[in-house]
Amino acid sequence: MIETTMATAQRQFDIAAELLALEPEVRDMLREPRRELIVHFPVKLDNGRVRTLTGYRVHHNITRGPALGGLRLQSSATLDEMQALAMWMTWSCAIVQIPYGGAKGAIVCDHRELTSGELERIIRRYVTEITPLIGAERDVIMPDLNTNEQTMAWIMDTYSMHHGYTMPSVATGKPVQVGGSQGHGQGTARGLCYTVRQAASKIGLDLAGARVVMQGSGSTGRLVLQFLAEMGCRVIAASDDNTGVVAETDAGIDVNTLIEHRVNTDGVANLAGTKPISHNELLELPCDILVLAAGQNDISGANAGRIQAKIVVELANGPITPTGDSILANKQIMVVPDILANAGGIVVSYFEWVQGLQEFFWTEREVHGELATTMERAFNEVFTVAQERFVPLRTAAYLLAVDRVVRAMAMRGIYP
Ligand SMILES: NC(=O)c1ccc[n+]([C@@H]2O[C@H](COP(=O)([O-])OP(=O)(O)OC[C@H]3O[C@@H](n4cnc5c(N)ncnc54)[C@H](O)[C@@H]3O)[C@@H](O)[C@H]2O)c1
Repeated sequence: MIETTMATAQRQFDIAAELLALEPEVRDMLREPRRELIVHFPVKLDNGRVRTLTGYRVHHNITRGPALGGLRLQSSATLDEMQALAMWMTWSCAIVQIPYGGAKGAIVCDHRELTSGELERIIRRYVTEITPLIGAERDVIMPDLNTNEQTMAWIMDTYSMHHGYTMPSVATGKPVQVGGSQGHGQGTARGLCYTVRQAASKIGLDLAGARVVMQGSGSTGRLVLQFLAEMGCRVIAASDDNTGVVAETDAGIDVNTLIEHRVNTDGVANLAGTKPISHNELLELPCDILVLAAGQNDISGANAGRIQAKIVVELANGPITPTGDSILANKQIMVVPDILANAGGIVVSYFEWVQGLQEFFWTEREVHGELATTMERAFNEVFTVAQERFVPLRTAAYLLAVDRVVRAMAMRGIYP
C-alpha cells in the first residue's frame, strides 16, 4: 500500500516524539492539523460560463505565532497533501526560530488553462472564501507552486478591500512596490548556501574550489549555483529533467554560461566544454557538495551506497528515502535536510511581515545579513543537537523543532 503524504509526515513526527519521550496526549495534538477549511466556490470564466473550484487552507499549529504557508495552484492538490505540507511548515518555522506556526493552501486547478483575468478572479474569490482564517496576526500567505508576486499582490489587495484599508502583512512575497521585501526572490537559494557554508566549515571543507554537482537547474537551483560560485565553489556537473552534463576538465563549468545556456535552450544538453551523463551517473559522481534540486525519492536504497559527495543538501522536499538516509548516515555523509536547507524563503517572508507591520523597510544588504545570521544560527543549533544525541542532522532538526513547539504548548497551557 502506498503511504499518503500525511502518513509520511506523521511517521517522521512519531520518530521525533519517541526520541523526545512525548506524552501520548501531546503526540495526539501534534499529529493532526489544528484546523482545515475546504471551500467550493464559483468563478465566472471569460466565455461567460461559471466554473466551481475547490480550495483548501490548513493550519497545522499556531502555538508559536500566526500560521505561515504557501498557496499553490495544482490540479492534483489534495487535503492530505496540504495537511502534511502544513505540518512541515510548523517544523521549518520552529527550526529557524521565527514566531510562526505552519499552514498550507491550494486551489485545485491547472493554471495553464486559465487566462490572467480568470486567474485573478479565482484568487480574489478564494481569498474571500478563506477570509475567516487569514490575516497578518492569524495566517500569512506566501508564494508556492504556480503562484508568484502578482498573486500575492491580488491577495493583499482583496483582503485590504474587505477591511477598507491597506493591510500588507496578510501576504508575503509581494512586489516591492506594495510592501514586498528586498531580496525575497533569493531567500531560499541564499539561505541554502549559508547552510552549506556552515556544513563545510564543520567538516573542514574549504569552499574555494569545492566541487559541486547540481541535480536539477530550475529557477531556485540556478540561483544556488550562482551563490555557490560566488563563495568560490566549482560546479562540475548539472542536470535537467532530460539529461545531465559533466565538465570535461577540472576547471569545471562557468556558471554564467551554464545559466544562459539553460535558459536559452531550455536545458543543459550540448553545453560547450561538457559531455553528457545520465541522471544516475550524475548523482554518483565524486564531488564535495551534491545539491538535490529536482524531485522526490531520487536517492534511495538502490543508489545511496554509491553516493560519493561529502555533503548532500536538499533544496527539493523529500529527495532522499528513509533507507537512502540510513545508508548515507552509515557512510558518514552529512545530509543538510530540506526542512532546514530550504527554510530561507520562510525567513525572508518573516522579514517582509515584520517590515510591513512596522512600515519600515530594510535594504537588500540588511535582508541578506539577517538571513545569513538566522540560517547560520539554525544550522549550528541543529548541528549541536546532532552531536549531543549522536543522530543525523535530519533527526536533530526534527528533535529541535518538535521540542520547541511542545515547550511553547506547555507554557501556554490548554484553554480554558
Ligand atoms: N520548500 C521550499 O521552500 C522550496 C523553495 C524552492 C524550491 N523548492 C523545491 O526545490 C526544487 C527545485 O526548485 P526550483 O525552484 O529550482 O524548481 P523548478 O521547478 O524551477 O525546477 C526544477 C528543475 O528540476 C529539473 N528536473 C526535473 N526532474 C529532474 C530529474 N529527474 N533530474 C534532474 N533534473 C530534473 C527540471 O528540469 C527543472 O530544471 C523543487 O522541487 C522545488 O519544489 C522548495
